Amino acid sequence: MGDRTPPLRSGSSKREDYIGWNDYFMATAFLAAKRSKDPVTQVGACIVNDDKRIVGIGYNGMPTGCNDDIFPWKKDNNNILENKHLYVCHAEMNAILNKNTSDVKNCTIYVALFPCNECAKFIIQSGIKEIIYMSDKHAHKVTTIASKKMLDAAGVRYWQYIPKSEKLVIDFTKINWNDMSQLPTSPMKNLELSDNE
Ligand SMILES: O=c1ccn([C@H]2C[C@H](O)[C@@H](COP(=O)(O)O)O2)c(=O)[nH]1
Ligand SMILES: [Zn+2]
Repeated sequence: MGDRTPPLRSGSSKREDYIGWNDYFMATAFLAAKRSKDPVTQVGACIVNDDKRIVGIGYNGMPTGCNDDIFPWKKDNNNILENKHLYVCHAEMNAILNKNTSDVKNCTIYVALFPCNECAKFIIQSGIKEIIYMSDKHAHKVTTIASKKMLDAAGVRYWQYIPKSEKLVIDFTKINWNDMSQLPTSPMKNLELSDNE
């Protein structure tokens, strides 16, 4: 009997083009990256547990109390102390420190960029067991080679995420569209509330 039950899909009017979990969590990491003040590289990270719950989000930025209008964002200043790399907290580290659970053991971290060696140490020590990354553009650098060496030794899995489509657009006006016509129901003037209102 049970085998003959038609699949729910045939009778339901469920949306079919919703995003999958991997797109959802990777997009969350990319959205977090948009908070970064780094003018060159914006990185976001999103930590997810076995129940598909987000338990930590982070992006690269200056440490708390270190004014990001004063601390340097340059990377090629002759004065080493005036380069960002000495100061910036990496996205992965921030995501781990921002966790909203007691620990992130056995979790998966979604990251825009393959984690550097310093982040690999944080990932390993925090008990994260899987890394899903988008870009490995620094694969040739010693920081990435060292990172992979440690992750391999510690048994942390990592794999590159290839999204089905290159872009995922967020349109704030869509909530005002009619289901049928897909046209805006009201002019933009209704949406002119500013962020701090
Ligand atoms: O694992 C990583 C590696 C780097 N970041 C951050 C740190 C910096 O803000 C930028 C890298 O700057 P470049 O100008 O590309 O050298 O990315 C990170 O968050 N996580
Ligand atoms: Zn790092």
